[in-house]
Amino acid sequence: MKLTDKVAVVTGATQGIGLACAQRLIAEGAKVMLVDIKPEGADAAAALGEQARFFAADVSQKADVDAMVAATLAAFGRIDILINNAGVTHAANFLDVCEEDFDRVMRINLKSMFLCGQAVARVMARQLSGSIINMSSVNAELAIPNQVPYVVSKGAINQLTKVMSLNLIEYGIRVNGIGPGTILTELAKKAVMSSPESRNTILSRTPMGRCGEPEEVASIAAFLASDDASYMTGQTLYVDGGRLALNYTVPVK
Ligand SMILES: NC(=O)c1ccc[n+]([C@@H]2O[C@H](COP(=O)([O-])OP(=O)(O)OC[C@H]3O[C@@H](n4cnc5c(N)ncnc54)[C@H](O)[C@@H]3O)[C@@H](O)[C@H]2O)c1
Ligand SMILES: O=S(=O)(O)c1ccc(CO)cc1
Repeated sequence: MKLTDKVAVVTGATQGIGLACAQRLIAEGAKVMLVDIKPEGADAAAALGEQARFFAADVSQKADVDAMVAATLAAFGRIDILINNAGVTHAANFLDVCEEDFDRVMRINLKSMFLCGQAVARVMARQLSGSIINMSSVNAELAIPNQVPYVVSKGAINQLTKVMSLNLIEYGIRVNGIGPGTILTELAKKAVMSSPESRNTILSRTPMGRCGEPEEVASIAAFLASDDASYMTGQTLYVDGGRLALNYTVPVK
């Protein structure tokens, strides 16, 4: 097991990619604080046994984040790994997106990673070690015309990953990102897999010809969290079935 006795915080862990990350980290020997705004996360944590706890928090709110860090320290005594995963999307094109929705998506997707990253890094800095993983997207590099704040937030997350990595090297903290392509979760089903047209477009632009599973993202998170990635920092790894390698003007095959 790669992560025996390590302590991890995973945000957005009630379902989807976050839950798969929590499950994988536990299988690798870690103790995990699952964090989510949805209280159903308590059931998910209970199903994972003694190594798991749940804390209900809106990770875009500093008071919640500080309470989440305090609860993790009270439960486990240290924090070695943070997976900044919570995220939302909102469908509206540039001329229609309203200020409130722009601010909400940026607050939940981007500001939450700053708040959780800073609060947890202050703990890790005292320990002189740690690994932080920010969940980005292929849409940090590409753009979807009707998902303006989502695309903007993911581009900014990649820069956050780089600047965090530089400032935290002296404390032995590594910071990397993961950029999933289309992964079969509730969020993707709603955002891009709900119509046959959109589904066909996604699959035709994914050289592997299929969507990813949350566990295929979680395995990369376990790698980045572990000492196997000891010389990696400031990178975003894309887990996308070949999507970013493809020039869209030519057919997949
Ligand atoms: N599924 C995909 O295809 C895909 C692709 C690229 C990137 N991603 C990214 O992966 C991450 C997880 O996505 P997913 O598909 O598992 O989504 P999901 O909707 O299935 O799960 C997201 C979780 O985040 C939680 N959450 C939302 N707002 C929160 C808040 N303010 N505080 C705490 N928790 C909050 C939700 O309750 C939910 O449990 C997101 O950052 C998303 O942008 C997903
Ligand atoms: O363009 S996609 O990568 O398929 C994609 C997946 C999920 C979301 C919402 O998070 C947006 C785009």
